[in-house]
Amino acid sequence: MILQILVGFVIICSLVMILRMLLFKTGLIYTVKKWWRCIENIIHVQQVLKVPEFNESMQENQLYRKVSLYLNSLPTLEDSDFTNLVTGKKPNDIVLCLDPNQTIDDNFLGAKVTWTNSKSCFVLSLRKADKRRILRPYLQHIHTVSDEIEQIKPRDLKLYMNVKDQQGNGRWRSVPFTHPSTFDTISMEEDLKNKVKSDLESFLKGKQYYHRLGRVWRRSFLLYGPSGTGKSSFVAAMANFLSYDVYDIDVSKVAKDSDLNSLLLGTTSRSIVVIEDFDRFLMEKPRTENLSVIMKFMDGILNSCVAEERLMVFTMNSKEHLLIDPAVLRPGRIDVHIHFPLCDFSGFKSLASTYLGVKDHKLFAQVGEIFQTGATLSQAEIGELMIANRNSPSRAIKSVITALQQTDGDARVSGKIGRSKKFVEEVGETGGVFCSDTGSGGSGVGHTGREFRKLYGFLRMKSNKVSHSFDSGSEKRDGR
Ligand SMILES: Nc1ncnc2c1ncn2[C@@H]1O[C@H](COP(=O)(O)OP(=O)(O)OP(=O)(O)O)[C@@H](O)[C@H]1O
Ligand SMILES: [Mg+2]
Repeated sequence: MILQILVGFVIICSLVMILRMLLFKTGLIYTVKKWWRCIENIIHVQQVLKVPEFNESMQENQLYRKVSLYLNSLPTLEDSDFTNLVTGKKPNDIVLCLDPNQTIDDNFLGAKVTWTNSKSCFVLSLRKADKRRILRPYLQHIHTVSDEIEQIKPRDLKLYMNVKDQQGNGRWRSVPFTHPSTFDTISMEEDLKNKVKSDLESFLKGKQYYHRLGRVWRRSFLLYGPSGTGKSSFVAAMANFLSYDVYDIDVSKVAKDSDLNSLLLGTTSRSIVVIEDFDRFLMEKPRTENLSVIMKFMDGILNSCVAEERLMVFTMNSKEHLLIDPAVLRPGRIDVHIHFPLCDFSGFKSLASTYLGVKDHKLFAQVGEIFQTGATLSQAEIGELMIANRNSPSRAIKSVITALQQTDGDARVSGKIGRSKKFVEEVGETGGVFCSDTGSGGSGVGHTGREFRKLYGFLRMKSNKVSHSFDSGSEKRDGR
């Protein structure tokens, strides 16, 4: 009798083992699981919630981005029936990512939830009975996890551009931001570069400070100088340095001020809002409501109701046009002014080092002499000549010499924009002024009191006429 029971037990165990093997080996288990899920869905009343990619005004829904990060990090993604494999940021990286129409499960506080990647939205399905208990903490959990992921791995940055939708209203369209520019690749005076870097670093840590002052946590920059001197590349370098998204506003595509308003409100924190060719905008639309929207945004009134931690960058070829509306320059609106002059000899050497890998060359002395005569080119022009002749540094330098010789008498040489003087001015919280001048070899922080007084006197003198301008004086110091 006992023997019969034992034999029966062994047979049952073997059958269960065989059935289990059969289920797993043949993949039948997945079919069974699927059926079971269907039955569960029928038994339990489900609550379905959608996370659309865009909100009703067609601005990007930031929760969508967070959910996407979160779901793509779930271990259940690896175990699901199928998923997508794509290359990551590094060439050898392979990452899993949800396929459209793919469904994956997640567990939170003992409750099971299901996510489906539908067209332009994620659909969350959970039992109605669990909703009250887990929904809020679950969404909070998604926020926390996605923030942690963003801190560990470099964010996939985005470049947003404003486009018009079918109704003619502006909305953001994004593409991955992959501009390779960094502060290392930009030819610019080292002291100035370091000064900007430390300014950005202290901005990143400045949340408490700004709030203590009752100010919105944002900072604005004016980059001005002739075409091809690196302003746009500098914005890209700033974005890469901070890991911030870039919102590039093309003001010519902004039909009405309410558009600009909603575009600005649609920008998110940890971003740089760029308005290129601001001088052209001021010339074309002086004193329009658009300008007042931008000024309100600068003052933080508009953006105080949405996320902070953002930079606003204006680029322009000449500060002259700010005369049209000096109020734009008032301290607190544009905190840092950075001048991008045409290339000088030290800029040329730095370009030769990065573009040609040449730190010294017998032709350098000749190049230096030509720069002394006042000839100059933009960094973009010199860069192009170097790229075209990169296989032969001598040929590259000779072509730069020839091009420089041809610039004699060029309007740029006698232009109003100083060339070999580089500086950054700050008219921020303290109204202080820092100057970094290559001509004197001084550092941005360590300039002499005499230079500072000279500059400050100049600022006061000028400020009666214009808001702030520091360009003059370079001529004298450059010996021109
Ligand atoms: N200071 C620089 N250092 C290194 N490369 C530079 C520099 N300035 C310009 N370049 C090169 O020249 C090209 C054009 O530069 P960029 O677009 O940044 O100039 P820009 O000042 O924004 O010109 P624009 O006023 O016409 O918009 C870029 O490809 C960049 O690599
Ligand atoms: Mg540009």
